[in-house]
Amino acid sequence: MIEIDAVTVRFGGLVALNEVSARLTAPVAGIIGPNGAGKTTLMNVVSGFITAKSGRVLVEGQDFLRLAPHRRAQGGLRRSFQKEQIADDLTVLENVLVQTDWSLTNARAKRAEAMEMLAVVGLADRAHKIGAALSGFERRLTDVARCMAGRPRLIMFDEPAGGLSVEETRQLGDLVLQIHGLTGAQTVIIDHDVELISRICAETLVLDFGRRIAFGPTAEVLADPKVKAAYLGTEEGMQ
Ligand SMILES: Nc1ncnc2c1ncn2[C@@H]1O[C@H](COP(=O)(O)OP(=O)(O)OP(=O)(O)O)[C@@H](O)[C@H]1O
Repeated sequence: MIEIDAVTVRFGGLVALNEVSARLTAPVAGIIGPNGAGKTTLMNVVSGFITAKSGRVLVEGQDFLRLAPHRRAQGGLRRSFQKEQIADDLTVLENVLVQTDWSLTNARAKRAEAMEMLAVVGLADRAHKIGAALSGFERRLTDVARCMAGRPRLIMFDEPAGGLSVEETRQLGDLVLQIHGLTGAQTVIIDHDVELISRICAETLVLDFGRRIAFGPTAEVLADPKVKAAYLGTEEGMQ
């Protein structure tokens, strides 16, 4: 469970997050909202790129904001960025192994786990290709495999479906749905693709201008007139 408790972030005079609270319990939870709503800022607070002015984030009861960013990773936090973090000159396998480089687990076990995750995302046969040779979707899948390595507890994906085709988005959604069963980790996903969010997220937090405007079961949240009005301005926008 992830407990976001009254998190506030300011950038000068701009309140990017205003006392945002939500208790995320679903295996896959969504964060949506219009551009500039504060979604990435919330992810940045949890991962340690931004320091909140106030508030707490507890991951399975552990106060994450008190931990140094590298300790959060060691504690099972993984995230992807809007642009995949794939090194062009490393192989696909090495790109996944980077995630567990610090771990004391023996090299053979780490390699076996990385190969297992690459098999899950369908890239086992490309394990020795270098990053530069991958398609955009293969880079995205490598990023997903990297996030699943090393006993994650919380995986956060920032717009993983950005730029993907309908079929690729469907495959990505299927993968994200498997993560909890395979690794035990909870996944939080930001995306503008409301269809994807409604298919894979049991619960969703909606932000607008740094405030929580809705939170709960995704179907209920998406039917909320406040969300329809805020998200894209029209009911058609939410279809
Ligand atoms: N480092 C920063 N310095 C100043 N302002 C920032 C910084 N990061 C974000 N902001 C501002 O904070 C607000 C929230 O930005 P954020 O990137 O979290 O929104 P978002 O919901 O993720 O948007 P998008 O869907 O466009 O990615 C925006 O007004 C943005 O311009």
